[in-house]
Amino acid sequence: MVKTYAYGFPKLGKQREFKRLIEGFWAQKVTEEELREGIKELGQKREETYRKYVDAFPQGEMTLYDPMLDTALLFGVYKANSLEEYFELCRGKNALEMTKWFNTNYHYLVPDFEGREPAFKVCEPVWNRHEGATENVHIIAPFTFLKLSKGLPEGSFEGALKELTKALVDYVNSKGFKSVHLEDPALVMELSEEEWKALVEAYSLLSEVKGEVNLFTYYDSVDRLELLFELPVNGIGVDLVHDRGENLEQLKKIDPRGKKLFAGVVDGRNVWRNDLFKTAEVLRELSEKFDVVITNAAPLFHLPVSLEGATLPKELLQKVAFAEEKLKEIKLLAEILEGKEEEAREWVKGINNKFGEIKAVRERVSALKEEDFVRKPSYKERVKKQQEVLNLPLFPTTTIGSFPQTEEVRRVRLLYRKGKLDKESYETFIRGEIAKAIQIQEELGLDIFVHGEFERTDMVEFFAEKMKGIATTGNGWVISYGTRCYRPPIIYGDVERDGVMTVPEIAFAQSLTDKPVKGMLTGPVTIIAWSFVREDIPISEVAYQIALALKDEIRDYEEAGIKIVQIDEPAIREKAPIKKRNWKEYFDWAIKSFRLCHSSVKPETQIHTHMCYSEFGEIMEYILEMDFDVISIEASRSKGDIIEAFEKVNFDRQIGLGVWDIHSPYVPSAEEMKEIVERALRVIPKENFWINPDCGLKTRRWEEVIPALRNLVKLAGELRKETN
Ligand code: MET
Ligand SMILES: [Zn+2]
Repeated sequence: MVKTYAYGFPKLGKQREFKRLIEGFWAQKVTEEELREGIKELGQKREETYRKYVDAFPQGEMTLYDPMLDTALLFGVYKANSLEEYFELCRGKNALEMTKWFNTNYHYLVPDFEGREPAFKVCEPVWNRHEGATENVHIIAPFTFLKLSKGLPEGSFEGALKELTKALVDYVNSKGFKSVHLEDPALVMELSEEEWKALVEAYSLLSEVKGEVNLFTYYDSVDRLELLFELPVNGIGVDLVHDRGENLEQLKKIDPRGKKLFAGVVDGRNVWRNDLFKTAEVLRELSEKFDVVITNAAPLFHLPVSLEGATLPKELLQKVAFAEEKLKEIKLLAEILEGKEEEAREWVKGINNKFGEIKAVRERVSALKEEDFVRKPSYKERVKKQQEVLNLPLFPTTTIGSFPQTEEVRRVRLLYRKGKLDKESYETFIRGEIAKAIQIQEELGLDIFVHGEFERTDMVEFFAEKMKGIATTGNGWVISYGTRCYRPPIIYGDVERDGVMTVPEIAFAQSLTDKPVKGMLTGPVTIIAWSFVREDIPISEVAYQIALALKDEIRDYEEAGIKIVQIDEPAIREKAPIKKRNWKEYFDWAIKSFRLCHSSVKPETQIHTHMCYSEFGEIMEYILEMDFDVISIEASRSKGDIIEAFEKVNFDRQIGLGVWDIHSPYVPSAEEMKEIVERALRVIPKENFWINPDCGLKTRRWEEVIPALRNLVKLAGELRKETN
């Protein structure tokens, strides 16, 4: 009988209980006892869900914030003597840095060794996620833990890996765990010979573990899969969905050496139902050689908890599966292999329906020619025309788009969305907010205005609601970090505008001022990165469809007299494949989709883009090809590096390097902002330099925004004087 296994089920809870408990504790509305009790219950509910569908699953997966932090605490990299101290590390003044977890939209806390020689010591953490666990105990594997940490002294990786593996072995043996579930997704990265060698050497120590060890990889293929089968472990988990066929190819040649193969065949990252009978074929073939356990490919926490209560059209409901339904698919696969096909046949009945097809959109994309992706005239020529129209001073000042989403804004928007406020009153309210924002910008003396994005809940969901072919889920919440949730929309069909999306608000804002107001759009790559995307057509086509919808919107902006358009692409780096050898293919469509948005604008229309939350140094060459006129970029973390990167590529466009880190309530002085500018001006000519915050201001309060922007405008004034 084929065995089944699953891991990474969302910790959030159907009613977002996780969020309520933790945030309640922060607000001192939930006591520590209630928190511990509540989390325990939530953990039990998860286990019950697993048990309904699969034979086995990890224990001790539950965290109060992030598993990387839990691992760091377990091995003594940090100390927390109370839950307050634990959460200090997550969100306090000296919190760990947060960064994207591989190419997903989940952010983890980055352990930092700060250049110190690491020493690991098993600690009894204040939050012990392994309490009561005995089997398949969930731990982030040493290789992934160290690979994703920072600040290890040069040359110490190999030693640290051995030390940490030793500590792990001691821990597992001292607790007497029957088996452990080691998560090692970093093994799918492009690793050097030395790294593979270090891995094999360090993990040879796993032979001392008394219980069973299973090692899980996911998100891509493992380049040297055969090496994993030589390790002293009992089972290897591989991703057979996101591996471009590379894992499967290797498995054909690999000697199983008595190991179990955890075959990840049910997608943990996307919502589409599994083509069960096709998958069963693959499993059958693998079973001839391997002792196969059916499992998910990638942890399931990238998906909403369950379809129960989802408000989706029924044709779409027939095609999708959220986390709980993915568990069911694992079970159905096992049934097929045992000859029980009935329920599985029912399950896949609708998966290929053509819901959402719009022929005209398909034709429009297939008619695209190379020149449709090229803007004319060249930057050099058009910049002159733009300057004639805009007549901007040196160091133009602007903001990134959103202004504070106050309690009131959120309350009124919610009333409207729940149908408790009529459209007209809602629109009047939004206009009122826009008018206030324009007034404030006027008083501050900024050069380029924004309307404030008060009508937008989320920069992707807002557009999803305005486009045909994209569904929003109502309650399909997914954690993006800590307790922060978002609802990824589902791109299921051909995408087209359903009338204008943003023009009325922008045009209204423009009608109130003589200063240019920026049209504000979310770019195709970001819409794709933060949604679940259809897989029945190439992703490049999906991107071009979205680009064409945005292109139509930009044409309407121009007709409404808007002179500057900003197309935000904050997710462009995160969406890049884990392996660099796959970058070219990705950036090809990513860049072309951006260019398609703006290729037919008038020369005098100035195109901006905005990016944030990533390391841009290594993608600088690609960024340049997007052919924008101005880029604003968040760089609070690595100002130095990014400036160097600009120098290397000979950056000839205008740039606004964020001078205010908007992730903190701290209001920087003009002098502090100036430091950043001065460093940057050594590399970027002053004619090309804009002054702006790091990112949008929606999470800030007006009490911080007004003084900070006043300082920002003051700084621009001083810089102008100095250059005169
Ligand atoms: C994550 S990037 C955000 C850009 C958006 N225009 C804003 O200002 O909020
Ligand atoms: Zn941003």
